[in-house]
Amino acid sequence: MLEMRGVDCFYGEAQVLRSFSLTAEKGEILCLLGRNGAGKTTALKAIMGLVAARGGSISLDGTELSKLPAHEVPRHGVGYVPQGRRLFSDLTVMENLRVGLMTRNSGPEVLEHVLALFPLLKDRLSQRAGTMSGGEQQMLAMARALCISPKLLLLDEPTEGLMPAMIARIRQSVLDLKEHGVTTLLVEQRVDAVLPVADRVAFVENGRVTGLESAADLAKDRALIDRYVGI
Ligand SMILES: Nc1ncnc2c1ncn2[C@@H]1O[C@H](COP(=O)(O)OP(=O)(O)OP(=O)(O)O)[C@@H](O)[C@H]1O
Repeated sequence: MLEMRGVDCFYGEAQVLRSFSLTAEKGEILCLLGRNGAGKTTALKAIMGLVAARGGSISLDGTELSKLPAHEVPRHGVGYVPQGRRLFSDLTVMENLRVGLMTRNSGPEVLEHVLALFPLLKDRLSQRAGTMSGGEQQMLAMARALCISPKLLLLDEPTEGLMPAMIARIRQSVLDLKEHGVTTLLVEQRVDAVLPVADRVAFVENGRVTGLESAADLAKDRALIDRYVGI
């Protein structure tokens, strides 16, 4: 279980997360929705230790993540697909995947499973990541995160710029992971992209969670969405 309690984050003097609190259960798909600049990406970065939490706590299955150096966080089973992918562009597809595999000493069966999900990558193992198309790089970023056998997966707009078939594949892989007890935190811009997969939606406004609703309730009552963010 992921628990964020009263997390404060700053960029310089500017406070971006204000007592940000959120709980995601094991196997839950929790979506963060909110306007541009609300603090969704920063919340994911805070979990990864890429932005320091000045106050509050962030724990995963009882381990306090906010006290760890950033490079330790993935070793505790947190996979991250940042917005804009951030691959090692000079490394090959296989080398990028190996970074993920080595993080938690994942066995060959993990690689096999990931390549079965994204078969296109199988034919590209020796291609340099930086030479792949945007959509292919997004697939690779997702595959690399899965190679660490995550307990918690953080996805920042993972379907941005992808064609519908790839969006469907990413959705399906998130649902498959749920079956295996993986918790997913999903940042998306469009509510329609998340309602089919999310269990709950957290509305983020001005650096804090201002509402939490089940996706089923939101799908039934669109006015509820407008009440929060008008998106
Ligand atoms: N490195 C940084 N330095 C200074 N300010 C930053 C930095 N990164 C983000 N911010 C600011 O922090 C606020 C929250 O940004 P964040 O990226 O978390 O928002 P977001 O909800 O993910 O937005 P979007 O939907 O546009 O991606 C914004 O006002 C942004 O300008």
